[in-house]
Amino acid sequence: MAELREQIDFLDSQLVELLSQRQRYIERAAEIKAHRHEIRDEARIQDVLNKVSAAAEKAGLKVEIAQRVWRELMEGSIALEMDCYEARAK
Ligand SMILES: C=C(O[C@@H]1C=C(C(=O)O)C=C[C@H]1O)C(=O)O
Repeated sequence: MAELREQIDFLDSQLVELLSQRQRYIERAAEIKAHRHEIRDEARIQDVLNKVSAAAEKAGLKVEIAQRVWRELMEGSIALEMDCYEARAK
């Protein structure tokens, strides 16, 4: 069990690294968007969910888990973009 948990912890640290890189791109997207209404793009959200669902299915990850994680991730990203936008507007 201890060895298994070490492997889980290692994967978690890699996921944190990848999510940190993703966040850098989100911050760049926030800089590019000129208007508040551009921050939440429903078509892009659906596009991401479709791509992630297909990738999850192919990789043997439960699609429902992937969709829940990405929905939450994108809500967090949108909140971050909103913070960046507000900070820039000051
Ligand atoms: C990064 C973007 O902004 C938001 C965040 C998204 C994400 O976390 O992938 C997707 C759609 C957007 O509402 C984008 O428009 O691409």
